[in-house]
Amino acid sequence: MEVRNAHVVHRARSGGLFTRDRVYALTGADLTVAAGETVGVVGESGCGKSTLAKVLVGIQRPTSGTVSFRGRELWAMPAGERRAAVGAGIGMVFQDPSTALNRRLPVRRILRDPLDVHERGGRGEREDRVRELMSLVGLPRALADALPGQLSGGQRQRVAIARALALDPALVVADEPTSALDVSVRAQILNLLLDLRERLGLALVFVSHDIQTVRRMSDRVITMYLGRIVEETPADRVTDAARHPYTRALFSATPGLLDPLDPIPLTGPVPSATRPPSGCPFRTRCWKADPVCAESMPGFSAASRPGHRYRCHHPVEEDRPTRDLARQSLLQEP
Ligand SMILES: Nc1ncnc2c1ncn2[C@@H]1O[C@H](COP(=O)(O)OP(=O)(O)OP(=O)(O)O)[C@@H](O)[C@H]1O
Repeated sequence: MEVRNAHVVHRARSGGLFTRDRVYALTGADLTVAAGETVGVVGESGCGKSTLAKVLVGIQRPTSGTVSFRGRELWAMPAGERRAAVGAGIGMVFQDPSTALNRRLPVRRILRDPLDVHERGGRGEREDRVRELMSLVGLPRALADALPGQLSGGQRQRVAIARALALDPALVVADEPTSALDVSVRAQILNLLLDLRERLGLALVFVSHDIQTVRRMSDRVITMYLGRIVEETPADRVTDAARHPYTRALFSATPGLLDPLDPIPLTGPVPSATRPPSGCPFRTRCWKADPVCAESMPGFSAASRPGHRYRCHHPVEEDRPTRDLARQSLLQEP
């Protein structure tokens, strides 16, 4: 999957009515997801994570830029072909299975629906596939005739995952797949996703607020800030080798690290996506910002490790311990 220079601009609404303002939900996003790879996406609320996920699964058409899957540009195809290409190749798991599943259909119909729409196999084969999908996600067969309302939250998310896998996709995009679930079942759903990824050789894009989980699940971590991708870091080095000040600040504030870091304070609110700051959008909260940062957003620089790149005029020195940065940031608030 390849996204090139994708922008998504919405018309802003106030009290249900459109205003003259524009919301810059995604700005110049570039992203490649290779077969079998897991890419995590992190950032504060409203930074464009869900918008990027929707662009990847072809639900959101970029205002400009391109999205290509298996070498074919999605939005250059006729609508029917695009739906067929996305439907067969990319599965999506949404945040809240209660709203993502049709409440009036039993599990077997929910799982058969994509097979019917894409005319996969005969009647008997489709029924076999439904049984196979249920067993793949650990749902007892007895639940085939249950309605979503009769299932637990965890079981509902298993149904949603099975539906995403129905057509044997190469890529699954999971947008906050556990945030609507009880804490007690979150780990089970995450482990299921990890297990399926291994067994089926899936590529996975995993969007989450829970950056510890993202770090654990991913090969690469994408940091977003106010609609922009500001860094891509190999997941195993993200807490100590990230070079964008925002990535360091985000990870320094994560509870539950084995080796707790000194938190770097993020002062002030996230600016509005309607009027993003000029230049680098993080400059209004960055302790390293200077006038250059207001003038332009630099392009990506490659760090010394493969798969690591960042967009920053004043990157953190390579391998500088986070505790030094925490001290520095307290001395030099923007
Ligand atoms: N249809 C829309 N119309 C207007 N603005 C929108 C629309 N969809 C998203 N936005 C705005 O675009 C920005 C990015 O939204 P998005 O949902 O992608 O963020 P997010 O990082 O996924 O947030 P969260 O973590 O809270 O789900 C936000 O400012 C949001 O309010």
